[in-house]
Amino acid sequence: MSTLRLDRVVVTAPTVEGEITILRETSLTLTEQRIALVGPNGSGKSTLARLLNGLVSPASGRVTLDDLDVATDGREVRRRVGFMFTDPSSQLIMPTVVEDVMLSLRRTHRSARERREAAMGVLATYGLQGLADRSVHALSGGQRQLLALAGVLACEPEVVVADEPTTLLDLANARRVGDLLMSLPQQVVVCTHDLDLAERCDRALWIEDGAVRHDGPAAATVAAYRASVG
Ligand SMILES: Nc1ncnc2c1ncn2[C@@H]1O[C@H](COP(=O)(O)OP(=O)(O)OP(=O)(O)O)[C@@H](O)[C@H]1O
Repeated sequence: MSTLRLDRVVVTAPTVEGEITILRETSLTLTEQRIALVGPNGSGKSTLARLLNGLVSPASGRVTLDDLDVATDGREVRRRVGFMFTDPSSQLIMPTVVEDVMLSLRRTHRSARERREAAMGVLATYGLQGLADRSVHALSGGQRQLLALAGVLACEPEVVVADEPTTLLDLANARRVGDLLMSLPQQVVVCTHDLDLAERCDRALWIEDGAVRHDGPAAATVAAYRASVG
């Protein structure tokens, strides 16, 4: 597994009332295969997740992936760390399903024919081949989320960061996407309000008020978080 490290990272944001701190000074070393970030709305989970591939930059401190610094090696880090957004519409760009996966493969497969073949292979892997020529707008929420994940996985990242990947899905599709994430050979960091999904991880961090409040084996962190909610 890769080593994701936050070294005394602080994140701030400008607001009309002045600068606010959205992640207090945090140091972490993440080496486990499956890591969950749990905590209430607005606690800082997405901010922490976004730091991992440079979608958010720290005001101070350093974020690294193995020997790469996210601030200076952003391009390489983004190649290795795939990011899946809560709302798949924000990452599905092309008109049809297969074209969307082909877009993900533009850097690794030069010819259109190779790209199409590889994209069909990716779709088959995730049981989406029957939808290849369907408009991305005609997919169900679950199909769209799976397609977004397939697009991320097509680039063969070492790490997948998923920000509330099951929030918009019904029970069956949430389970399908959750099962897929938990079966990936990659390292997975997932922000989630789905505590059953969090419990399936190796480690969980409970984030509250811009800080890590509890960090440990997923079962222990989730139990502590559940107890706090009552
Ligand atoms: N660019 C920004 N400018 C101002 N405030 C921000 C910015 N980004 C995040 N915040 C604030 O920082 C806090 C943490 O946001 P973040 O999205 O990380 O929380 P979260 O734990 O992922 O929440 P949720 O569970 O609702 O998705 C929130 O109060 C949010 O409003």
